[in-house]
Amino acid sequence: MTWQIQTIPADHPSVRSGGVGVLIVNLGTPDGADAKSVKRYLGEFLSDRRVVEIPAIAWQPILRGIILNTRPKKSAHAYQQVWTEDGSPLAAITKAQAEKMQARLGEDVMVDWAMRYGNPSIPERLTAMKDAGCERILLAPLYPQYCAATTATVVDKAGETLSKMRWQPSLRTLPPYHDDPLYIDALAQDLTRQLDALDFKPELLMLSFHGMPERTLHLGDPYHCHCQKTARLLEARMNRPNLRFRTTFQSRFGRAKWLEPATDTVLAEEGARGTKRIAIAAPGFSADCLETLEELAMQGRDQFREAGGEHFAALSCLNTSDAGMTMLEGLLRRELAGWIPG
Ligand SMILES: C=CC1=C(C)c2cc3[nH]c(cc4nc(cc5[nH]c(cc1n2)c(C)c5CCC(=O)O)C(CCC(=O)O)=C4C)c(C)c3C=C
Ligand SMILES: [Fe+2]
Ligand SMILES: [Fe+2]
Repeated sequence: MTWQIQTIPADHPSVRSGGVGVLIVNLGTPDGADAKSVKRYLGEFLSDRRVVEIPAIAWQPILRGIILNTRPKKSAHAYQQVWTEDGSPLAAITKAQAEKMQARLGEDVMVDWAMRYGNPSIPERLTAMKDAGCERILLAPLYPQYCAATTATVVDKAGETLSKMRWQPSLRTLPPYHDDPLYIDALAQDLTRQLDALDFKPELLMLSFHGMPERTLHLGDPYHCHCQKTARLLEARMNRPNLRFRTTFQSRFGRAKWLEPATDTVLAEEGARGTKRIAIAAPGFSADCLETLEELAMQGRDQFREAGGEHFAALSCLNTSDAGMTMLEGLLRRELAGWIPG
């Protein structure tokens, strides 16, 4: 870091400058597992035009009139099943990831974390980093696969925040890393470790990604292709000839056609065709959350067993595993090149 020695006039505002920051971002989560908190969170999330691509004039009456009066109670019940002493798993794990990255990257960088919806918000943390002297900020949405509904909306929110600043920090963004060897290796290593620790031998490893409306694929969103490529590279890298792999899409929402095949449909189909032992992983999620801990590990297990399956294991996301943290450190260091000592 180069510091300039200047004579500062007495009436000059005091400013900190010269620092480098990393802001890790994930989707977001309610502040509590009660219906009121969930309603506030869903109201913000589902009002994002990148998430629900229906004109506001048609969508808002449906959202405010129907969805926000029915879904929060149901979702709050699901959140209660996974809530921890540290609050929402997604927020707690993202915070722990930021702390581990701070320890690995050291004092050349300030590492912070934010949630795209809910708290701590992107405007709050970007402003705090700027105030603490970060002139250069690497924005890191932890979505391996690019999607307009996730990656782009993080960048939009950061841009909106910067649009209100007189002295903006310089911003870099972490590109999607769906086919990065660091990511594929980390997943292969971590899933292999977890599979080998099971007390049964799965016949099938399902790779379940979050779903999206199918029309987004035809409109040019690369999300579907990124998921398929991750799955293809991961299967090749894991090199388990006796294990069958299947890629599926979970968490269908609303009436439109979503990407297929759906995770719940495939679980029932596999159970019915006589598959007895399944493991399921969610490589698109950087941290365990409602969608993995409740929808896959709880609902998924029930769907498979009800269809005739016997052994079921939901594998953990990379979370703060050594494999996951080594991958993230590698990705961040690469994107910080030229900003911190090599
Ligand atoms: C139109 C609705 C939705 C789209 C599009 C969507 C895309 C999408 N979501 C994730 C990651 C996560 N989603 C999570 C929860 C969640 N998602 C939706 C709806 C859409 N998602 C809802 C309504 C919810 C809330 C829970 C519920 O009521 O069912 C989460 C977990 C959050 C948590 O608090 O744990 C994640 C993570 C991706 C990656 C994605 C598109 C690629
Ligand atoms: Fe979602
Ligand atoms: Fe595709």
